[in-house]
Amino acid sequence: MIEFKNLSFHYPKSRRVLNNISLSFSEGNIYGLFGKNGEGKTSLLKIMSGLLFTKSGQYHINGIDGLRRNVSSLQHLFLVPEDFELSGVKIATYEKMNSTFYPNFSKSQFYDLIEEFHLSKNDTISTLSFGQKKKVLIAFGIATNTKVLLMDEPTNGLDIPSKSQFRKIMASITSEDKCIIISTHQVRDLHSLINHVVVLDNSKVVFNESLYKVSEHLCFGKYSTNSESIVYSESGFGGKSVYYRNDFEETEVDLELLFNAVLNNPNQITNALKLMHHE
Ligand SMILES: Nc1ncnc2c1ncn2[C@@H]1O[C@H](COP(=O)(O)OP(=O)(O)OP(=O)(O)O)[C@@H](O)[C@H]1O
Repeated sequence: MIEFKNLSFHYPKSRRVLNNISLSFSEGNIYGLFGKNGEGKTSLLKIMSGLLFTKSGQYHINGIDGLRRNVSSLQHLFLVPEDFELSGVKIATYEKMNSTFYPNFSKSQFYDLIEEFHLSKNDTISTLSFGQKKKVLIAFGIATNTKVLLMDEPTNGLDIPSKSQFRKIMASITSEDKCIIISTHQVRDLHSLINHVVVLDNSKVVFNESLYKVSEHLCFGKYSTNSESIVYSESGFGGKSVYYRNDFEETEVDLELLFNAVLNNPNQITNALKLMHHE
């Protein structure tokens, strides 16, 4: 559905943010896009949504050249940004002004979500809190029913009940023909939602695997007794480790531990999965 080939990007007079990356995202998945601060997650999402431009490399969305920013590709994609300025209009006016760009927009779905988020169509957006404004954008993004939904730190600013509400709503909108990409540091908020992890580090993609494959081959938890099976470990109180799975064990993937393990030695986990795969 989305394909990058040899994509590079840098801001004027700055270091290279993305260096020759090739990556694809397909429908039916919710991707977690992870990386340390400043690794280029927002930049990548902005390139996908046409807000940033690069001449270096290729980007196709459903076979259409995404770098040309044609209506035919942009109408099937929506970005819920991390930072935003929303005009001082009522929610209903915002919906009327913007929904027209998205052919599959569902008005009823939008207002149901607005109600679920305890907002009203008569609320003036500029008078809302940051978290409430974010809810307007999340509701709008979901109601566009675009094939590609990009979200940059969507749970940032949401209160605790709203985070679980967000997870429930997202789980209900996943479908075989939709591709959702979420960039976040709040890995716990996404736990149980995402099924594929992409990690950016040093301007490169250093990890790109489905969580099914990860959980099939690796375990997460307290130290395993057999130290040879440990792939990565964190010491300290309640120390945790990533270790090869034996036939009896099945653990939930600890996204934070996986992320730390990948950053600690980018090739180690990928190689561990490959080794297991070829056995
Ligand atoms: N408008 C800009 N002009 C110049 N450099 C920028 C601009 N925006 C971002 N950068 C730089 O580009 C790099 C990537 O930034 P980006 O916002 O894509 O990272 P990120 O992974 O989303 O970070 P975070 O996790 O902190 O949100 C950073 O080094 C940042 O300083």
